Amino acid sequence: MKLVVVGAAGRMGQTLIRVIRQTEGVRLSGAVERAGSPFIGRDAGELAGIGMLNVAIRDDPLPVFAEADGVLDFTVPAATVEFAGYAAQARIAHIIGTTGCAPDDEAAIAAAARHATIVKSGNMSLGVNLLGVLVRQAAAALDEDFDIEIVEMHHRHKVDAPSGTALLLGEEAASGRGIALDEHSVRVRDGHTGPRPNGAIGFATLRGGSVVGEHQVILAGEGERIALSHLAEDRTIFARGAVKAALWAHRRKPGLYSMLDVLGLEGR
Ligand SMILES: NC(=O)C1=CN([C@@H]2O[C@H](COP(=O)(O)OP(=O)(O)OC[C@H]3O[C@@H](n4cnc5c(N)ncnc54)[C@H](OP(=O)(O)O)[C@@H]3O)[C@@H](O)[C@H]2O)C=CC1
Ligand SMILES: O=C(O)C1=N[C@H](C(=O)O)C[C@H](O)C1
Repeated sequence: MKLVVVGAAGRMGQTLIRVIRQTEGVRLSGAVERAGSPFIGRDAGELAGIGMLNVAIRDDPLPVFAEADGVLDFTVPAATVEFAGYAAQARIAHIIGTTGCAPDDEAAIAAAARHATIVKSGNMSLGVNLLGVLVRQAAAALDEDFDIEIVEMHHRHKVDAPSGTALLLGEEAASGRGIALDEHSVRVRDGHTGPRPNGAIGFATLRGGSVVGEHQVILAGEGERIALSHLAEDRTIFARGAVKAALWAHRRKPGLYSMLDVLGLEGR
C-alpha cells in the first residue's frame, strides 16, 4: 500500500515515516509539508533519520495523493479539512490523528467521508482505545455518586486542550452513563466555582517538558476512588496504530470510522 505522510517534518510525521519503513505491506510514496516550509525539497527519509528514501517533501498535495492509496495526517485542523477534500477527490483512505478540530471541521470531515474511507481518532494506540472500553464499562457500572474526572499531561508544545484523548475518554464515560458529554463536561475551573455539579465529567490539563501523553480517568466516590490510566512512552504506538488503520481502510467502502472499528473493539 502506497502511503503519503502529510506534516512529514513534524513530531508524528517523522515517527510515521520510520514506522512505515519497518512495516511490511506499506511504503512511503509521498511526503507533504505546508507551502513555505523550510523542509520542502528535503528527502523525507533523511529528515526522519533513516537515510535517503528518494521521497522529496512537497507542498502540492493533490498530485501526490493521486499517486497513493492512503494518507496519514497528523497536522492541524485547517490542513486536515483541506486534505479530507483532496483524499475524497483521489478516492484514497485518509487516516486522521489531528486533534483540536472544531464542530465545523468535524462536519467538513464527515462530508468528505461520503467519498473517502476516513479513520479518525484522538488516539491511535491500542492501549488508549482499550482504556476507553474499560472507562465506558466502569461508568455504566457506577452511578452518579461516583464523580468522573479526567486528567491529562502532555509536552510543552501541544496547542489544544483538553487533548483529543481526554475528549475520547470523556465520550466513552458519557456513553457509559447514557448522557451527552457536551451537556455535562466541565472543561475549566477558576475562582469561586461553587460545588461540583452532580453528574459532571471534569477535565484537567497539564502541560510541560517532553511528556508524550498521560491520561487518567478517576471515578471518585464516598470513601473510595478508582483510577484508570494510560502512559504513552513513545510516539511509535500512535504511528503503528495509524499504519494499521491505513491497511484496514484500504479498499473499504467510504465512511467515517474510528480506531474501535479498526481494532474490533466497537460495541465491546
Ligand atoms: N491521534 C493520535 O494518536 C495522535 C494525535 N496527535 C495529534 O497530531 C497533531 C500533530 O502533532 P505533532 O506531530 O506533535 O505536531 P507537529 O507540530 O510536530 O507537526 C505538525 C506538522 O504539520 C505541519 N503542517 C501544518 N500545516 C500544514 C499544511 N497545511 N500542510 C502540510 N503540513 C502542515 C506542521 O508544519 P509547521 O510546523 O511548519 O507549521 C508540522 O510539521 C496534533 O493535533 C496532535 O494532537 C499526536 C499524536 C498522536
Ligand atoms: O499532541 C500530542 O502529542 C498528542 N495528541 C493526542 C491527543 O490530543 O490526545 C494523542 C496523544 O496523547 C499525543
